[in-house]
Amino acid sequence: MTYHHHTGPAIVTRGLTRHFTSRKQTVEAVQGLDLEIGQGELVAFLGPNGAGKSTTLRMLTTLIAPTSGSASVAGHDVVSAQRDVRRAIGFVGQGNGAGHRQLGRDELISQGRAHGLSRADARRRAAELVEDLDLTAVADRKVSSLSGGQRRRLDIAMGLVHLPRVLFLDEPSTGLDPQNRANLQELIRRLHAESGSTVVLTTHYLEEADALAGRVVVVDHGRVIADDTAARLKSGLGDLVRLGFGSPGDSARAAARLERVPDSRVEVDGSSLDLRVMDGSAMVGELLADLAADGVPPTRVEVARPTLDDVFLDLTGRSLRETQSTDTTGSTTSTTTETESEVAA
Ligand SMILES: Nc1ncnc2c1ncn2[C@@H]1O[C@H](COP(=O)(O)OP(=O)(O)OP(=O)(O)O)[C@@H](O)[C@H]1O
Repeated sequence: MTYHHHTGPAIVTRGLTRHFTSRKQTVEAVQGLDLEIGQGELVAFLGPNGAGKSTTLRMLTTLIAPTSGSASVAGHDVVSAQRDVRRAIGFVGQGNGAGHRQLGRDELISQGRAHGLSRADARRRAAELVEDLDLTAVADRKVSSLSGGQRRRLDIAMGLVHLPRVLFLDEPSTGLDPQNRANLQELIRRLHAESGSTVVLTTHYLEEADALAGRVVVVDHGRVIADDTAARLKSGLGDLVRLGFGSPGDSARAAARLERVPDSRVEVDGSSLDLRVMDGSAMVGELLADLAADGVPPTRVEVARPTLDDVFLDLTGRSLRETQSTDTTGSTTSTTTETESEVAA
């Protein structure tokens, strides 16, 4: 396959905006996104439901047009050079790309043919992907008989048939059980490492963004509110030292003592106390000794490193966990139910 070699960033957006109008109401789904993603990066868009992640992906993959602003992918404008963009990318959407009555392997071969591969090349590529994505045992079964995890792996294989330079994955692990989710993450990591492709995925799993992406773009209300490595996003927040006491009186006395700890924040809730401080795990021994010396030894101690949820809370005043919803069927709809499991670390 010959590529027109493009050496600039894989993705550039300038003021990328998309509004939807229905029943005279305008939803500003994406509001002026300015992003630059380099070739070979692995980037996660993290944000609550309705933040604008899918709308962004749908613009970048030419499925919908921007209301204003511009974007280019692999050097091609998403509006004026749609065909070139499509040739350069793979897209795995939230729904299932594969037809139900077909055999998985045949779906892959048809997809390869649709991308211009010869029959022999399409077969060879399908065989490679079946092997790589651990689909050997099921590739010759009807798609409708596959489990959610197998379906998802087949969908990803479909997105990879033509060796895309930029791969977009819209919520790749939604609806999968933890084991399949871990497998899929491992697979994405491996594909990224081996192919050198740029990978952009959306997720509302905190742990997925944390574990998988070199770079996390946090999106809320159609805007980028943070953009950095997960480690750097969290590094400014400090550890959470949560202490329990025998009575609210004791926690109040402990709070008075701990308020003197430099650069810390203390919050008391009944007989429990939260102390947010840099290097909390390193100083907890000393803190406990001080409190014991003051006659208010805690009855319970937990130290937690900051999570991406803390980052989101710090930026928006809301918890990503509370704004989440989940679905267990693999198809995301707007009528999903709230649970916390989806974002459990
Ligand atoms: N076709 C459409 N018509 C009207 N409104 C839409 C349409 N598509 C998306 N929206 C609205 O745009 C906003 C952003 O939606 P989008 O699907 O991009 O969010 P998301 O971050 O991908 O959320 P999720 O995690 O639930 O997939 C939401 O308020 C959504 O209701």
